[in-house]
Amino acid sequence: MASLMVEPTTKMLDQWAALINSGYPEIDVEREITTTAGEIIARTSFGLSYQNGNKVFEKLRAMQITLFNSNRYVGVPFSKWMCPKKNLEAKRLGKEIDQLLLSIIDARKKSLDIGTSPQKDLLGLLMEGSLVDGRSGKSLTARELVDECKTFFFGGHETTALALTWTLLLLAMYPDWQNQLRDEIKQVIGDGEIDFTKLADLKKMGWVMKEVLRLYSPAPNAQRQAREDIKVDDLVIPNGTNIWIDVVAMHHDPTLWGDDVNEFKPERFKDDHLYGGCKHKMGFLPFGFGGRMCVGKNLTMMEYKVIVTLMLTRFSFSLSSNYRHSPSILLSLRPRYGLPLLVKPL
Ligand code: HEM
Repeated sequence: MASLMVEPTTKMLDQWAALINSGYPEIDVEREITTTAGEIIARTSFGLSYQNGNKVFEKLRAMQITLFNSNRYVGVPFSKWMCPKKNLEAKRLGKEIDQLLLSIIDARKKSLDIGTSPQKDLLGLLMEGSLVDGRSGKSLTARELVDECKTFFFGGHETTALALTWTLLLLAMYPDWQNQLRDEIKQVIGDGEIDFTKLADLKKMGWVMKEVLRLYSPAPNAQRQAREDIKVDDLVIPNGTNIWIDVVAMHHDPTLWGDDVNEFKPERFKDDHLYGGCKHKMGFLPFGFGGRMCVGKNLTMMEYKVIVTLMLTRFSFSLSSNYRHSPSILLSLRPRYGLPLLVKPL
């Protein structure tokens, strides 16, 4: 799968080089990386061509923006009547996305039925699991496959793109870490093509990723519902209550992390690589927890390392004076005004 990530990233970096050559060294890397991550998740999820993937991607993005204003009412009784116009628009977009995905699944089923081997992407693996006696069977319905595809697509591209975006912001602010990662890449990967089996040895890059996810968690909250009355000190949370767990607040709590909680210190993950020295084992939750923990965690770590390696071996990054720091929650935690950076070829 890692190889599917190299081509879209290289294409993006080539475009950056062309822009810089024509006198535009300032690039809004957030927008660029989000598009590339969308292309990567489309390829790794359902092997889509860029064109098809892009259509689904654009509609999902429109749906996300439409839903933004109404999402705070999730779980509130009768909430669908609070923003009727937006809900109708989201429903329409949802139908169009379903149609696009259903046509992809249908084409795949037809090719499975004539004996073509399943494609090695996430949809291919799901459909392989649905084969009965070598023919497409009934264990996962087309509807269920559509829902799985949407979850991968929705959950899988923006979060990763934002992890990369916030990383570039922090690396632009801390050029010493940029250099440390470049040195590590040289030692572990060398100058040639990426040997994917070596990605796990990019230790410092792993610390940087975790520290970025701590400071700017792309998924700023996790949701749960109380299945029984729960007592927390003097407070009782009644059975059935919808709970939003504020991950950003936990990641910035000095009682959990110490007085340097707001500082960028990737080395806090050096000796305690799972919890970064946090005083509570549930204090670091960028991927959620328990049975609903993110299923894309390993895929995203691979993608992160591939993309950061490719970016840092070609360019250096510094802050543009046009950058306005305003992290804001639009379902995910994103830079409200994008991330314009000055990009320089090495
Ligand atoms: C930096 C990148 C990512 C972050 C920060 C992230 C974060 C999260 C979080 C917080 C949850 C909710 C967990 C919970 O409620 O306990 C989640 C769920 C999920 N994520 Fe991710 N994710 C990332 C990348 C991905 C990728 C690349 C994929 C796709 C392959 C993916 C697929 C999913 C799915 C399918 C779920 C739902 C799991 C379930 O409900 O059983 N995620 N993710």
